[in-house]
Amino acid sequence: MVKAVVLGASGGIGQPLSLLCKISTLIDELSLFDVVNTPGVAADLSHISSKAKIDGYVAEKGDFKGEKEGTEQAKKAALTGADVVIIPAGVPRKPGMTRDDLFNINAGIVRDLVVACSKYCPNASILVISNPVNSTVPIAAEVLKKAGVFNPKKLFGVTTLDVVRAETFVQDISGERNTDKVVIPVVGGHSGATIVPLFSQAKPSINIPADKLDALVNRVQFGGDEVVKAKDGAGSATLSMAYAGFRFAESIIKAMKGEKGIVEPTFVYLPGVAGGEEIAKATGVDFFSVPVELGPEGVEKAINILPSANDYEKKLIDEAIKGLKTNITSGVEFVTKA
Ligand SMILES: NC(=O)c1ccc[n+]([C@@H]2O[C@H](COP(=O)([O-])OP(=O)(O)OC[C@H]3O[C@@H](n4cnc5c(N)ncnc54)[C@H](O)[C@@H]3O)[C@@H](O)[C@H]2O)c1
Ligand SMILES: O=C(O)C[C@H](O)C(=O)O
Repeated sequence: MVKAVVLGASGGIGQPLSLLCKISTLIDELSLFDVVNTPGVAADLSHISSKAKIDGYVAEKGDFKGEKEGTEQAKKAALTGADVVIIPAGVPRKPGMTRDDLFNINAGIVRDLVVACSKYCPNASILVISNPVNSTVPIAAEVLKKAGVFNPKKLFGVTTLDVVRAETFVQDISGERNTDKVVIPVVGGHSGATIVPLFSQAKPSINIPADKLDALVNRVQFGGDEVVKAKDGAGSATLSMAYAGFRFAESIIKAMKGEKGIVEPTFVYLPGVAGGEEIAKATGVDFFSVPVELGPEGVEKAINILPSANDYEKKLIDEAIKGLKTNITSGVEFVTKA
């Protein structure tokens, strides 16, 4: 039996992600939580004849801090028994904003939701989508540490959309439309220059002409901005993110059920996972997205792909590390210095 929970389920990502979870054959029970509209979203999805049993819980009116009794009960009901919690709760960007501009609002939202996870489902895998991921994942880690239930093998920053974009944008060069056959690791973080696609490590290998490489890398790094601009004030990527978030959640669940050989890049706390210590030493940061092998208990091992990067990519990795250091410190200090 697998219970999945979506926190922020009524939003632009939350709704299509909940739909994908509802129709997944891997999920038996699905709980939705949001500060608005969850009963309607859950009622709507409940008419789909797929197997997952579905419930929706809403915060008390006017309560955005989760401190009211009714909200706490709603969180408890949604989260109790969860195996996987996916968090797309929070505000998205508008044109002209960076992901870091979302910190002031989203840091508190993620903190409070992870506090609830620490109380009601301390053993669940937690998948953080809310931006800025480079800071919200360190926030989640600190909250879980404070509660004494931090399991680094089960905390994941979802960077799959960067992988999906790399797989998609490279098609313009390779001409290959079947992305299932292409694996392109993306490492670092999830914002601008912290996103580093390693096209040299693509499997099967792809020959990217030198004059096209900069533009391709730049498009992956700033793919989010492309969507923010096109939506023109109506938000950021939601549908592609729901696809990416679901794809990652499915990998987590498949590995949980015993499937072997599942590898996904994800933003993890390196010192807490097998193989992560040497990557933390090499990069000088504790959080970094690297391909990890997944198992029934979450991360089985982090794969140190960084030494295989070519010189061009190594320079990008150095740039990514610089940006990440500030992002990670902001997240950690948001909790430790509160
Ligand atoms: N990791 C990634 O690759 C990635 C990709 C796209 C978007 N995002 C991020 O995901 C987040 C959500 O984006 P969106 O487009 O779905 O936004 P949205 O505004 O459409 O939806 C967010 C939802 O969160 C809910 N919410 C707010 N506070 C909450 C709380 N305390 N508890 C529960 N729910 C709460 C809102 O009511 C809303 O329904 C943003 O921060 C965005 O930047 C991340
Ligand atoms: O760009 C954003 O703000 C949303 C998301 O992080 C993305 O990469 O699409």
